[in-house]
Amino acid sequence: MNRTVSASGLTLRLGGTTVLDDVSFRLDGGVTGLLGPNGAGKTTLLRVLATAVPADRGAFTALGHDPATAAGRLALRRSLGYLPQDPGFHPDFTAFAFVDYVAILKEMTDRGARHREVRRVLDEVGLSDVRGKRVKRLSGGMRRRVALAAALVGGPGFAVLDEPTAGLDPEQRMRFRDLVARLGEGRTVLLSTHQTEDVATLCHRVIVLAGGRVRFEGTPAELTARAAGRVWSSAGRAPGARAGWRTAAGSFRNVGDPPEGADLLEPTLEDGYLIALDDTAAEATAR
Ligand SMILES: Nc1ncnc2c1ncn2[C@@H]1O[C@H](COP(=O)(O)OP(=O)(O)OP(=O)(O)O)[C@@H](O)[C@H]1O
Repeated sequence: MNRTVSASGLTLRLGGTTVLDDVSFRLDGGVTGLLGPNGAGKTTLLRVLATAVPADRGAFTALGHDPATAAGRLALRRSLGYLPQDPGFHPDFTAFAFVDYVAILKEMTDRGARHREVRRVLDEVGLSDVRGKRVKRLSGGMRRRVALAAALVGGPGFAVLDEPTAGLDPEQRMRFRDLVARLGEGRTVLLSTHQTEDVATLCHRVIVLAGGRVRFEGTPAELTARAAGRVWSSAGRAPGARAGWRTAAGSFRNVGDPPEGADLLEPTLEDGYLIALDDTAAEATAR
């Protein structure tokens, strides 16, 4: 099965701003995390990949389908699971009716099989008990899970998930990670998140987007390695730190350019991410 998603030079201007600037990357199955600060262009990129908005320039193919053609777009949409950032719900739908509605749109015509599938995905996201409840009566986190169930219905070959862990409690977050890890075993998943821990625990690969450009593409270990020798501990605020914060132990954890003889610490993925963003900012200043 073709699991490749390959983008080349995706560029999109919205309201006079270049929101995506020559974005290229390649996914070969598994789970990839998309990290980036607010306004980086993550949601916009995911919308392009979900065929909700076309790019001005550049191209992409997913699972062998080319969305530039009508037939390719249709084929891609049939194998796509999309969790948008703000899924619109008909407020009077029950959780079951909403997911069932999405399954109908995905052309699951056999009613019995479709209902079994709807029950399966609602069970996967831990909502079996409330499937008959109206969406408007559910909590925010539960609504996210209904939307996630809708994205997973039919077992999409390519899942595009926009901040799927936002609003989930810790237990749900763990459950979700397990679910996505399983999904990624046979398919291609791209998820945006602000949680570096989601990426560290779940993703095979990571893309960092900032200012509409890809700033890093590689494995989580490679992103973490970016911060090797650049994280250190100090008693007070350190002058060479690009970022620094007081830890529970009372000392400062610093990321940046350590002084001679600094007490170096083992970097985390978050440190690597901060360094990747910081190198981006330094590049912009140098220009
Ligand atoms: N329709 C639009 N018209 C004009 N500007 C837009 C439009 N949609 C998005 N933008 C701008 O594009 C930039 C990227 O937005 P986007 O929502 O893709 O970022 P993001 O990385 O998902 O941010 P966040 O982490 O806050 O969700 C922002 O500066 C935003 O204001």
